[in-house]
Parts: sequence; C-alpha cells; structure tokens
Amino acid sequence: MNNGCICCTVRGDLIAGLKKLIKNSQKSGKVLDGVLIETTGLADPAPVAQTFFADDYVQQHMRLDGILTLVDAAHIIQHLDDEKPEGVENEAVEQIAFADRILLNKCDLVDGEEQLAEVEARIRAINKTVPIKRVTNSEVEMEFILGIRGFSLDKIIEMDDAFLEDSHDHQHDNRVSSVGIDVPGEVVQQKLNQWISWLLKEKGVDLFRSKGVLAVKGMKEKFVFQAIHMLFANSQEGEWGPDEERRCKMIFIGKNMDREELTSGFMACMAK
Ligand SMILES: Nc1nc2c(ncn2[C@@H]2O[C@H](COP(=O)(O)OP(=O)(O)OP(=O)(O)O)[C@@H](O)[C@H]2O)c(=O)[nH]1
Repeated sequence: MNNGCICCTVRGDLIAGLKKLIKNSQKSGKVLDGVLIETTGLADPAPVAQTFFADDYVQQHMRLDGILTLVDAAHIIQHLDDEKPEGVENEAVEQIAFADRILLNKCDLVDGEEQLAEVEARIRAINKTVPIKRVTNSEVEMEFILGIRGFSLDKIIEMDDAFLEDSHDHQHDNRVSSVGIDVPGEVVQQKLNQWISWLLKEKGVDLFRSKGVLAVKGMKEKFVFQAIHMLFANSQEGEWGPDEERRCKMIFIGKNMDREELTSGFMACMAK
C-alpha cells in the first residue's frame, strides 16, 4: 500500500490489497486465516470497517471479525476531553464507540484502582457493552481478540445510521500533523539529553508520539528512543554496521507542531 491515511486516501489501496490476498490464497491453495489491519492512532474506524461492506468481492470472501481498540490508560482522558474544531471528530471517542473489544493498556502507569475505575467509566459512557480487559504491555490471550465474531452491523447502524452510505464524510483535526527528521551524522549525547528534556517538558502535552533511531557520537550502538507525551524511554539496540551510514532519523506526531523549531532545535545537537 502507498503511504497515506487508511481511512481516506488509501482506502482504494486497502480494497485492492485485500483482493490480492484472497486471490493469492486461492492460487496457492494456502488458506488465508485472517488479516490484521493496524491503523494509526488517528484513524477514524468507520470508513475502514465500511471497506468490508462497500465492495462486493471483499464482502463475499471476508468477514469483519471485530474492531479492537487499544486504550492508553495513562493518557486517554486527556484525548477524550480534547475539544475539537467544529465538524471534526474526536478519533479517541470514535475508536472507543466502534470497538468490539478494548484492551485497557499501560495499567501499570496509572495510580491505582480509583483512576482505572474512572477511565473505565469514561469508556462505558461511550460504549456500554464492550468487553474491557486491563493489561500491561498489551499482554492478552489471543481468544480475547481473534476469532471473536464481535462485529455487528446492526449495532453499528444503530449508532451511525449513515455507516453504509458511500459518502462517509469525516474530517481530521488539521492541528495534528507529523514532523520527520532524517539527517546524516551524529548527535552529542549531552546536548540531545538537554533538548529532549526541554521538548517533553514544554511540548509534551501536545506531543502524542515521538520515536527515533540516532547515531550518538562515541556510541557503537544505535540509540533508540520512544515517547508518549512526557513518558520517555530509550535503549541501545544493535551496533551500526561497518558500512552503514551513521545518521539520525526521528518522527514526531502531535498537535500544533512547529517544524522549524523542532528541526533547528535538533540540528543544534549535532556533532560538528
Ligand atoms: N510502562 C508501560 N509501557 C508500555 C506499555 N505498553 C507499551 N509501553 C511502552 O510505550 C512506548 C510506546 O509504545 P506503544 O504505546 O505501544 O506505541 P504505539 O503508539 O502503538 O506506537 P506506534 O504504533 O509505533 O506509533 C514503548 O516504549 C513501549 O515499551 C505498558 O503497558 N506499560
């Protein structure tokens, strides 16, 4: 599939991809057990689910088993409370509303039963009947998420009577965007640490997701970092190959991002 948003621009690609999988399986005689589609956290689930009903060929050969929504227990309330511009859907609300199963993840990051109960109550206010499982690191038995026959067209149409209409309009929040940085060279660890601390402290509320693989001066291994809002983790993973170009590659996804500020801030950490 091409790059793009699975619920908008590349939905035609999704249908073509599904058809190809079915045809390959028929040709090779190998049974296709299932297809897992992982959207970005910012996708509207409705048009993706609609794919399984919009195309006759796909509808005849596939059944939508269920929609699984992974909820970040530590940050979900902030996203549910985010006031969107007029006409823009709140993706977090949509993803919970459409869910046939919910994995309430990162329970270890939440302060006890009271806060978890509050999160569950917010989920229940959107989707009364969905089974919810509390987990850490998404550890779950497969029976909870696969082969569940959880998707019900009647239930969805009750909630969204335009679900089967072709013109399923939805508008994304155009305050949310991504900034990618990919530059050859190395960073200076101390400058990088200072910049990341500044970034998470000052921009963490609006920074939904950051991740990167960096070449750090004097470090044989690749420096890998992951962050969700202000929660940051890093590790050293595998050494740079002798012929591999040492470079820094990162992506930041968030609200009201300033490409110029992020890029110049990072470039100031590069080794001369
Ligand atoms: N403490 C804690 N950390 C977790 C848990 N689940 C994932 N993480 C960490 O959170 C960071 C981001 O992982 P995810 O939230 O799974 O990432 P994601 O949003 O699915 O990321 P992409 O699909 O790559 O955009 C990583 O550093 C994970 O190790 C959890 O239950 N508890």
